[in-house]
Amino acid sequence: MKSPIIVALDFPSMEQALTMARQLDPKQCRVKVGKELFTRSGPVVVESLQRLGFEVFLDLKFHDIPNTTAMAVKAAAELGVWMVNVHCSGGLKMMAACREQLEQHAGAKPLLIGVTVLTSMEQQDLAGIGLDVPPQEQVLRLAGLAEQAGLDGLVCSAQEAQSLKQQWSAGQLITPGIRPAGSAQDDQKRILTPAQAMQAGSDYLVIGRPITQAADPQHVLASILDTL
Ligand SMILES: O=c1ccn([C@@H]2O[C@H](COP(=O)(O)O)[C@@H](O)[C@H]2O)c(=O)[nH]1
Repeated sequence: MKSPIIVALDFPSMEQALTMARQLDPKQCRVKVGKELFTRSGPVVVESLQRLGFEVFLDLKFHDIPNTTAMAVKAAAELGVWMVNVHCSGGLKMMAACREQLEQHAGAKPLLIGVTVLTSMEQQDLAGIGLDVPPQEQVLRLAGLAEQAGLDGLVCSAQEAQSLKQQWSAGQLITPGIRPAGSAQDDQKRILTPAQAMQAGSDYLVIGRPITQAADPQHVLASILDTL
């Protein structure tokens, strides 16, 4: 079975990202390219990581009108990424347009994933943007839209994994906000340990700083895998 761990390569340059990737075993993880790294390095960083043997999750969280978002997803598919994501709060029509666009893609289709409520947010943050509901309620609502639009799964907190699996058993759950016991919480709010997250029903664990800021990232990666 392939590793469920996706290492977030949040670095300000391609050189730093590739230096980190070369310390990791592509048989033990996939990697994630997010906004900082992609904005600085562009598609070449994705291609370089693929050449090192990694499957890449392009985590740009597209959120725009349906046509613009669908064209961005098309561009991601043409890059050969393994997974791409859009914000569920862009709405049903936006997500459906992305699904439709990918269906027309001739090559391998990336998994199309919807971002629900960011793991850095708690109830008071939602209230601040006019959503007076607990995060779990909003996540379940957005999950319903994502399923209707034909998405492959969700980015959510592992704290919501159990109820999401009851509502949408086929949806793949990609969970950031993962913190091994004793590691710094940083700006994450809705967290679980790797083992707790897998028990709750996560399919993939997104882990950044606990691995990438460690003195021996490959050792931390292997130790986390041992706990699963
Ligand atoms: O809800 C979300 C969606 C995406 N992320 C991303 O995951 C990683 C987490 O990194 P850590 O260093 O392990 O906190 C990061 O790239 C985020 O952009 C998220 O945390 N929460």
